[in-house]
Amino acid sequence: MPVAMITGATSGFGRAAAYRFAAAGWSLILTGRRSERLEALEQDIGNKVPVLTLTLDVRDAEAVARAVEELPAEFREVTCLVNNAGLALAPKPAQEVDLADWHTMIDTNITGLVNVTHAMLARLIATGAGASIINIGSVAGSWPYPGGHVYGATKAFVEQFSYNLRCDLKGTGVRVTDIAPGMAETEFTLVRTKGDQAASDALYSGTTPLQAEDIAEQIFHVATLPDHININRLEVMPTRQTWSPFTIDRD
Ligand SMILES: NC(=O)C1=CN([C@@H]2O[C@H](COP(=O)(O)OP(=O)(O)OC[C@H]3O[C@@H](n4cnc5c(N)ncnc54)[C@H](OP(=O)(O)O)[C@@H]3O)[C@@H](O)[C@H]2O)C=CC1
Ligand SMILES: O=CCS(=O)(=O)O
Repeated sequence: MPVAMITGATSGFGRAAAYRFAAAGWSLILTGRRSERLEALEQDIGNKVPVLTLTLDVRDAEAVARAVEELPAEFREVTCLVNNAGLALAPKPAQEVDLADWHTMIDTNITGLVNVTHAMLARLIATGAGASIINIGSVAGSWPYPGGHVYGATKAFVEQFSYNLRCDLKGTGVRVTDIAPGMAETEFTLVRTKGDQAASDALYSGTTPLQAEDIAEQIFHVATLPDHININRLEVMPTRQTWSPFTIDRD
């Protein structure tokens, strides 16, 4: 059975993707920082498909490289890498943000994604035709909005890095896709607001956001397309989310 490696599998899209791939019989390498959640996942899915859990902070390049180097034989031939671990912080104007929050987003969404990709490239190229790297970007990478500052910029990086990877991977059979979701109800806003459950609930109330399973289905779809198809970018919004007009500062 093919192997998928999913970063940020302890919550949201990553967790839902783990269940989606498991339902199709894939072996799974599941990573995240919260070991207790990884253990719970292993208990739940591990009796259905082979599961390897790795407590890993994607920002730690050495730990990431070591974990990939030490993958057990049965998990070494990876067919799909889902670079999903990420976060937004500081939903307020740029001029009010703590610099540490910008650094955390850059370190996680850019450096972390690059760390995992670099460590996994040789493994994916060894798998060859049918392998894929699925990077989770965001609509925030293409569409500016107040309070998006560094978060949106990190997701613009994800988009361009995905395209550039495709150029270099030509001829290897390895596909690269940037999946760019819009508003989805996960722990994302709880993290973004540093634990403000009321703010998170308010954002998702009275509308119909995407659910983690909706994006998991897209991830699985992209990963299981025939070998000769590469979706470059897939932007997915809830039907009830669209864009705002330009705003004008007036006297
Ligand atoms: N929800 C949304 O509206 C949207 C989200 N996205 C993107 O989707 C991805 C998943 O987010 P979502 O599922 O919504 O949010 P969640 O907060 O529910 O999940 C985020 C996951 O990322 C992991 N993670 C965060 N930081 C690190 C780190 N340093 N090292 C390893 N793992 C880490 C978390 O695991 P742990 O804390 O255990 O380490 C968790 O499993 C992110 O990249 C996000 O930017 C994109 C568009 C829309
Ligand atoms: O990436 C997350 C979606 S949004 O909050 O930027 O719309």
